[in-house]
Amino acid sequence: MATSNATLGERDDAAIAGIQKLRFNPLAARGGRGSYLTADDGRAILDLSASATAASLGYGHPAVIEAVTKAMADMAGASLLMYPNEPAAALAEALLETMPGDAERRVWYGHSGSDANDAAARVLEAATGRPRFISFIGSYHGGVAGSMSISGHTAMTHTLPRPGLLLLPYPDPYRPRFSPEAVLDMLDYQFETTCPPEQVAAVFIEPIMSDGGLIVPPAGFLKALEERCRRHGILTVLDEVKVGLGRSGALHAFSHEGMEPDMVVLGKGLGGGLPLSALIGPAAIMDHRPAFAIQTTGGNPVCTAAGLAVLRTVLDEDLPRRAAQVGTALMEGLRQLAERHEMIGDVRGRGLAIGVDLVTDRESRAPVPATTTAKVIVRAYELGASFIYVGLAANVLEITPPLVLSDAECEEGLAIIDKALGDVAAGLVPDEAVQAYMNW
Ligand SMILES: Cc1ncc(COP(=O)(O)O)c(/C=N/[C@@H]2CCCCNC2=O)c1O
Repeated sequence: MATSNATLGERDDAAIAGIQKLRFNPLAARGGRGSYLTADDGRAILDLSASATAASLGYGHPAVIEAVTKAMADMAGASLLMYPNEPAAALAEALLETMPGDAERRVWYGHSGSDANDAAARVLEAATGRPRFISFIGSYHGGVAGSMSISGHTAMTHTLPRPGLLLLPYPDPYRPRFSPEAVLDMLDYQFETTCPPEQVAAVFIEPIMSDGGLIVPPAGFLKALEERCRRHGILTVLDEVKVGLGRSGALHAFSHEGMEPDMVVLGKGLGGGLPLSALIGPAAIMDHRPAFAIQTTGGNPVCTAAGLAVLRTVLDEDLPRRAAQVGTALMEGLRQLAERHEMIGDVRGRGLAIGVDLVTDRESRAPVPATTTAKVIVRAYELGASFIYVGLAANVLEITPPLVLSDAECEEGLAIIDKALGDVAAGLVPDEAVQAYMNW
């Protein structure tokens, strides 16, 4: 049993499984309001990660509290699997309204981006009879077997990808080792040789590659990929779990490229902190019964009530525009910091999906060591802000604050990042301070 004087962090160490942790700083959360989490030591910590974007509206948003309280007070069951409920139907109708084109579609609900991508792969294979998938090196589609097996993130190389998966490089304008043309040529060559397109059910792609390094693909790449897929009857699955629902400066990040995806995966911020994901796809696929993607509490009335409150708030308060505005200011501020901090090689992103690429020198663009990235994050936490790092070289600060971040909070975050970068460059953070926070 926990001893009364153990800290929350010590109790977490003693009781919670390490396999579900990916800790980037010592923050142990006691509470949270708006853009801030309350740390175990009582400090208000500006959350520039929004719990890896799950807290899309920040913490304790009144619209979510009201919706969840109402849904709990008169609970329409706990299982969409067994009976329809109003919030699930209303949210599905609202989500379908946001989709481009007039295809007949259906919504499947899950609890996480992981289970939604897993369901997508399973229903696609079952409904199309095609066993192969395409995805990208650096992609992160989730942490359950089916979504891991179609991911290309180096954090998962201890598990094998699914048989027949074709992993392509994701074109990166800052490190253009593979141009978009070369990637598409590689795909064409695969189609001509070892990956017959008629065997491929779908391509999974993030419109901005998040965990792989917050990479915005070169203009036109996504559209060109979509056109190739169409040519071969290969469906497109846009994984918007992290950058969707307004974060990129548009409701759907795929719309920046004029894409009309066959399937869209939403999660994280959809639930406003509650476990909720949504897979939107063609009715012919989503109603293919042998696919069997059932989960007892998927689409329950409490989580879907939260999701409906989130979507309505995003739309009613025009948060995509807000994200574009604040994101532009934040990126401009970060680019100004680059004038003082040589370590900043690149600032990139869309809206409030922002990456700060840290390099040893701007000529070679060689990533900084992971310890350096981790030091910036731990030092920023000591100074009052929390965010994480991404990238296959663990050198990209990921800045994805709540969509309700205020201008003042934006300035506060920039000041903290500025000081953290300076303190790390001055050697003020010892290596041993970050060993516990370098987990991928
Ligand atoms: C594009 C994309 N698709 C699916 C997922 C999986 O979502 P869940 O972790 O909610 O199952 C994710 C989750 N990404 C990781 C989760 C691990 C912690 C590090 N940060 C993330 O955002 C994602 O970014």
